[in-house]
Amino acid sequence: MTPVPVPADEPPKKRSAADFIFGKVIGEGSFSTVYLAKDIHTNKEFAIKVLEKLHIKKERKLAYVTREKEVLLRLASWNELFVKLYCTFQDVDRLYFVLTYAKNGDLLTHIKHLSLECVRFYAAEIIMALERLNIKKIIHRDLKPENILLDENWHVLLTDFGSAKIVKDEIEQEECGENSKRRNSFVGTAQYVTPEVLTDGNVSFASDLWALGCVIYQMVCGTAPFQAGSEYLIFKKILDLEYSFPEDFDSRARNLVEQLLVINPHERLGSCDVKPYTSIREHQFFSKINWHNLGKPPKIC
Ligand SMILES: Nc1ncnc2c1ncn2[C@@H]1O[C@H](COP(=O)(O)OP(=O)(O)OP(=O)(O)O)[C@@H](O)[C@H]1O
Ligand SMILES: O=C(O)[C@@H]1CCC(=O)N(CCc2ccc(Cl)cc2)[C@H]1c1ccccc1Cl
Repeated sequence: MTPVPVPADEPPKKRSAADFIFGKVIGEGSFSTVYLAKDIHTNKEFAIKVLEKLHIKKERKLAYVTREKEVLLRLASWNELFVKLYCTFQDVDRLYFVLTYAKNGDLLTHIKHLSLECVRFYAAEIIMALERLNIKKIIHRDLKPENILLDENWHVLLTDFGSAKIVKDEIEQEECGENSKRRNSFVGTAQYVTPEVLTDGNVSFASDLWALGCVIYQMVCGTAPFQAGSEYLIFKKILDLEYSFPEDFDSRARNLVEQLLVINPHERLGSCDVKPYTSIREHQFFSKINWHNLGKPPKIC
């Protein structure tokens, strides 16, 4: 049978570990190791996330794994703004996710050296990614600088969808929003968790807008808005909205952050947009941004 030609840059759907040369470890997660790998047929580089089945079972993370796969597949039709899942395979002991290789690491690595022009550009790409998540009814739930990767051309690649929530229908979106009993255990990372998750366990698309406010704050001044010596004290500061701006914090960026770090999720900028997130795009902080063509990423200083 004549083999079906494979597009040069994409492995066909069914591969195995034997189709790749595994190189250096590029990162470690709680349940995973990520390797730089090369496809022996195309010489293309990928990041391959490897998970030990025994560890997944022991930590009861089956849902986390299958959700990450489901969400990544939902987003795979887009070739930008998200890490792309090219294929998965498994062997007796491990699961393998073949992903876009983000050659320039994560935003946290570079976050202390961003000019305001860089902040504007990266905030715009993150907002466009959140708009696409909204279209696909996906709430990320763990947006933070470590989960914002940078590709070889310094464009954003959002990753880490193991904690994501797929909103099945409007009813669930309502239940995720107001009038629902506490249903979700704490998901996400303490510094970026939203007040509603700490009070009534609700999540909504507005939860990612709170995290966006935290990320923009950190891109401007280099540190997260809510910091303390323990998770409990961080949570207390979040619920009390206890944070402040450095003197030299850009005033327009400050106004934007103040409209995102709002306790009531329904009052956050963008949370009630008919076309998300028009009201964020129209904020004065983005007056220099051409949303139809963001152009090349400015050089990270
Ligand atoms: N596609 C990728 N390209 C480049 N580096 C990556 C890629 N995916 C992950 N990494 C790196 O590998 C590290 C581990 O990622 P992984 O998704 O396995 O775990 P994690 O989500 O960071 O941790 P946890 O599972 O505890 O949330 C990341 O911190 C990141 O630095
Ligand atoms: O969902 C899928 O696409 C398949 C379906 C068939 C299958 O067996 N798997 C692996 C399921 C699985 C998940 C976790 C553990 Cl610990 C063991 C098996 C799934 C799988 C294969 C490779 C990589 C990830 C996954 Cl979830």
